[in-house]
Amino acid sequence: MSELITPLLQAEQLSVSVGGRVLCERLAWQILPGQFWCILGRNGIGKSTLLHTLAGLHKPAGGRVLIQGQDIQATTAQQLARLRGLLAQQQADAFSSSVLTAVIAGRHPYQFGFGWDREDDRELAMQALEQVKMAAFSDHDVLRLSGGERQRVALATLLAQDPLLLMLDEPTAHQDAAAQIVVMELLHKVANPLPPQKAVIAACHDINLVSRYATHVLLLGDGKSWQGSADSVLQPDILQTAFGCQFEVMENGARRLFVPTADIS
Ligand SMILES: Nc1ncnc2c1ncn2[C@@H]1O[C@H](COP(=O)(O)OP(=O)(O)OP(=O)(O)O)[C@@H](O)[C@H]1O
Repeated sequence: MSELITPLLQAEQLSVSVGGRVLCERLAWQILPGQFWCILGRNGIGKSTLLHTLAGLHKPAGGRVLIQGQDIQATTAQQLARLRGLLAQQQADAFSSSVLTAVIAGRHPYQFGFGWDREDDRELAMQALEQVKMAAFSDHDVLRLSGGERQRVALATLLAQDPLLLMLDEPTAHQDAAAQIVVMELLHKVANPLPPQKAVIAACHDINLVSRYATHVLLLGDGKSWQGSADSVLQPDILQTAFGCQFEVMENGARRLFVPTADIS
């Protein structure tokens, strides 16, 4: 008999609205360990707001979000910080600090007493910086980083936080072509069904990166959504309905490339 796997995250009849506008209605969705989900959809369709709702930072208009079977609204902040972490679209630094200090901040759910960081927190932070290829910047000031560098440092902070579920809002947005691959390969590797059984949800815009690295896709459209394996959702007719533009699909070995051709909105 196969073992029943507890979803890391479940949306039950989830409705999301902001500023009086309904963005998503009665969404039923679950994320299992090992899955790498990408959320796709037009600008303003509600990807970020949905992500914030799933992270427990925006109250649902209806339904609920369960994290490891428990209502996210009833989960303590410290429990939540160990279960899920969110990489926001932009980083705002009010103060000067070193890159390493910024990454060590990710270890806060594991720090007690006065919260002084331990040697192993520093080691984990350095490993995280190595994973995002920012180790050489460890003693730089965060205020002097480029947008892409700062975003990769924020990703390292999320890795140092070490949650079971990593949630990311446009993780490749500020990255050059090589760094996009670094980020997506890293996320693909993190989403592993083997212990500690992590999963990843990322709001994205680049359909070709999603096609290459995501295991699953949630595509948001107007009053409608599609979800399933990346291959099943990334179909030209579905993409055309969701984005309002035509797509040409080019086959390159096992890989499919989606080229937007004509706006039909
Ligand atoms: N605080 C707010 N008050 C009112 N409306 C908001 C607020 N935040 C977002 N919105 C609106 O909600 C809608 C969804 O925004 P959201 O940022 O979730 O979209 P998105 O799909 O992530 O967009 P993008 O791809 O451009 O990042 C947009 O129309 C936006 O203007």
